[in-house]
Amino acid sequence: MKQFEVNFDGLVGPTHNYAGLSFGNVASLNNAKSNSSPKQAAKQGLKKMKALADMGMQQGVLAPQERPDILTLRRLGFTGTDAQVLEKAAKQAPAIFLACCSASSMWTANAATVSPSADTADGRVHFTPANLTNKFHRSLEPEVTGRILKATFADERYFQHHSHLPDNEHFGDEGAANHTRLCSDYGHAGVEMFVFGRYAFDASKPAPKRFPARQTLEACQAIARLHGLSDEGVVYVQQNPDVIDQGVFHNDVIAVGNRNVLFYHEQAFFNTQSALDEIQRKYGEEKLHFIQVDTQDVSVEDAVKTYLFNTQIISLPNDEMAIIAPTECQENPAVSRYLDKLLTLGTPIKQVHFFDVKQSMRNGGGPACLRLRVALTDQEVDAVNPNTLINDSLFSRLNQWVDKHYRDELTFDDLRDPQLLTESRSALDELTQIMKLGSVYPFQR
Ligand SMILES: NCCC[C@H](NC(=O)CCC(=O)O)C(=O)O
Repeated sequence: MKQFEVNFDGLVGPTHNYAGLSFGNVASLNNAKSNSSPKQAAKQGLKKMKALADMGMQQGVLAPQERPDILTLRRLGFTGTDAQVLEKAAKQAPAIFLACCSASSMWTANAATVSPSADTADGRVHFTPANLTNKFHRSLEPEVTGRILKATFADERYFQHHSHLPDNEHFGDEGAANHTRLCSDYGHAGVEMFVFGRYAFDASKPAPKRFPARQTLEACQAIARLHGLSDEGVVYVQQNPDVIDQGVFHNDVIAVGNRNVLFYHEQAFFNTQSALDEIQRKYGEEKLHFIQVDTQDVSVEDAVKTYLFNTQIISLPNDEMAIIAPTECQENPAVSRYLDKLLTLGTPIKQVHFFDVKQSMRNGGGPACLRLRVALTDQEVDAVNPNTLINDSLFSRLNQWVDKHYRDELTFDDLRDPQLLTESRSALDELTQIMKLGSVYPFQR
């Protein structure tokens, strides 16, 4: 039986924009109100997907969500025709309106937490959509995310879908961005590392002071229970509250793992040594590669600016590991120097590939934010909706689709244009046909 890690990247939606919605996410606040290019953003993402497929990786794609979110605006009391709802919301409550226009579902690392069949009690792959309670614009995602995941992983013999956790800060959950799995091979039982920012039910414990901790320990524990993970296969690690206060709003901004490698910044965790010891003990005999980057080599500030750790570490078909990094890493002298050095350290990481994902980076989303990892056996891959797996024909079909429907540039004023809503819905309607997803969007139901 073969086993793979399939990356499911989020396709950027037609309303991609910079609204400064994410307090605690430095890039989102710094780029607020600049003009965006949805077309370029979608194409940058597609190019990365295609490049990984060309490297011999299995690559999937997840559909974006319907925005502007008219249904939510109606729930908030805006009435009339869809055009009137847009007009009233934009005028009376511009901040709420902007939140309802965000294309933030593109960051599929926050779509869900996924446990592969090798780790779960019932031998199925388990999915729990993230509730994303900490940011209003993101809290609008889980319902439709759940539908898209079900349409992508439909076969109940292999895939088990849970509801998102209760929508409350106590169970704040940001999905796979705070979840790393270490394993000798994707199909073998691994250690699932859940990283949390605070304790929801114990105020005496350390927590950040300036920026919010989006993920709670209690949310992580609930997911481990839902997925049927054994205590011996799970480690809970607290994020260092000080780095959250420096802009590390998800653990995947400061640490990333793949198979037997954990690549992390010296300041990433709260009790680093005991966390690493527990991971190694639960992992077993084989020695893990803990690759620690020291502050003197790369500061937390540079890590946040360049997204050195929001890279993907992938295992190529020849078993070498490669880092998929944003071009920002190449442009920063300290980070670029570190990456050169990394390749000489004798770790499994042997290659670095740079990608321009600047449209996403400006909102605080690097290569790793754009993908949801799903480890699957070949049998499970065969059970995935085949119209969601990237090959030459789907790649060119999606590029044509973007060319047909997406705008080159978007400003704040464009978002209230009823024409954009029409364009966006007809794009998504066509997309659900291309990807054979059924009626996943509110406007289709
Ligand atoms: N994993 C990366 C997530 C980035 C995302 N940014 C945003 O939502 C910014 C949107 C804006 O400001 O327009 C977030 O902070 O959750």
